[in-house]
Amino acid sequence: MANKVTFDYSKAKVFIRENEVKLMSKLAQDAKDALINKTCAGNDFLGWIDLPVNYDKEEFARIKKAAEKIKEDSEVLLVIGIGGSYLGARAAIEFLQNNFYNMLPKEARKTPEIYYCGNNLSSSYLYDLMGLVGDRDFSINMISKSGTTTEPAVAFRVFKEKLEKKYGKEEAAKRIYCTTDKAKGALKHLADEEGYETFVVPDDVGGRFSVLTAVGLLPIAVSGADIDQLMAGAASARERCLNNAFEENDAMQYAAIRNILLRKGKSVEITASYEPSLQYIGEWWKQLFGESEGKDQRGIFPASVTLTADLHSMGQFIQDGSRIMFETVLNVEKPKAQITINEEPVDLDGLNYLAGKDMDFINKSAMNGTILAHTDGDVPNLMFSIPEQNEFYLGELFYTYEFACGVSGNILGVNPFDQPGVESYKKNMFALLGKPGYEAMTAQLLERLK
Ligand SMILES: O=P(O)(O)OC[C@H]1O[C@H](O)[C@H](O)[C@@H](O)[C@@H]1O
Repeated sequence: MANKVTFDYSKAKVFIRENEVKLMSKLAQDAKDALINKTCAGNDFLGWIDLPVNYDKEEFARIKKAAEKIKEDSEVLLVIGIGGSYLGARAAIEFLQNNFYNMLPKEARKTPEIYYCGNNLSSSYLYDLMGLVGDRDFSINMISKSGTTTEPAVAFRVFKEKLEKKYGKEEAAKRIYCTTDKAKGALKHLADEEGYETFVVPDDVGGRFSVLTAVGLLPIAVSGADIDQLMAGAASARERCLNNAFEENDAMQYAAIRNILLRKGKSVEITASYEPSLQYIGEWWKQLFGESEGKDQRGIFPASVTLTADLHSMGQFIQDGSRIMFETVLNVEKPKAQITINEEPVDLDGLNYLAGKDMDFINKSAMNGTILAHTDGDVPNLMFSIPEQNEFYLGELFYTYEFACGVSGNILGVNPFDQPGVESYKKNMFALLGKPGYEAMTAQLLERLK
């Protein structure tokens, strides 16, 4: 077991020729140079590259202090944000904490329950969450880089009202923490007016690359995780990403191999994990790669599955459906705990052949068997191995993926750091809602909806 997150494409070698790797390694090198020299498209959004070593230490200390206060005075923390403004925090908290974090008795958890909202427009969801918070003490971390996104703004308005009713305006203001732009946007303006504590999303860090800023760090710290270790892991991966040659550079290799596979018609990448607590790593990764690469009629469609659960639903398609995909397994090498299967005197369930075996051996056997089966079914299999689920390795994983995404998007020839396509639905929604300035579109859209 290595003491770092590692990438391995040996099982996919049957699909890939050496000369393809050689050619693609050159493109990966060019892409990496363009990132480091800041000559690529979107080069004003490269702040994430140095973030693990070059972050605002004063703010970092303030994040820890705010987290301590929230832990002391709140039974519940509401994380309000969408896309890059919540997926990283949720991915990290689920990766690091107990599978049943929110359901644990308070004495066992010692930190607030954490719920996410503002990532949909469902009144049922918000109503149920209001009921769940009930009369309990709570705080809000409102996160929006632009400070203008509709979904979190709506949820914030609703919960701000609840908070002010419970504590009065002045005390409520002390329970609202806003993570947003340093100067622009409605949220920054509101926070300044109302005196909320604010944290900054740096100008040169886009939402989907912001997990290692206050966007991710404050909620992660509230969950009791060690954010110093998270940054240390990211810094360690950064060293390798920036300095290692292709042969020793996991991010470059991953970027290169996925582009080789794309050029062979594999236009879907499925990230698969055998730990349910990695489900949101998959969600975070989907936004990272989907928004970065899916443009100009190009890109690899990112999908994710949690196994073995989805082997009983999506497994058929992956094994035997349209041959359009490759798979990247996130393999956690050492589980949090061992459970041994005991022998039973009468082998009614037929499981005695597993007696004395550890459950993780069963899980890994399922994983290895699946990798071979999918490979036989023409699904190239790649793997990231994660030694165990702790803050340091998570920092490595986040950074390696971010760097790989920058390299991969540049190989693809797109600007990995913009997301023009996201605006289309917003314009239509605003027109249908009657937002001032969208009047011209409204009648036209209503006609089409008839
Ligand atoms: O943080 P915000 O400005 O509220 O943005 C939240 C999310 O929504 C936008 O529409 C973008 O497509 C995402 O990249 C972003 O992460």
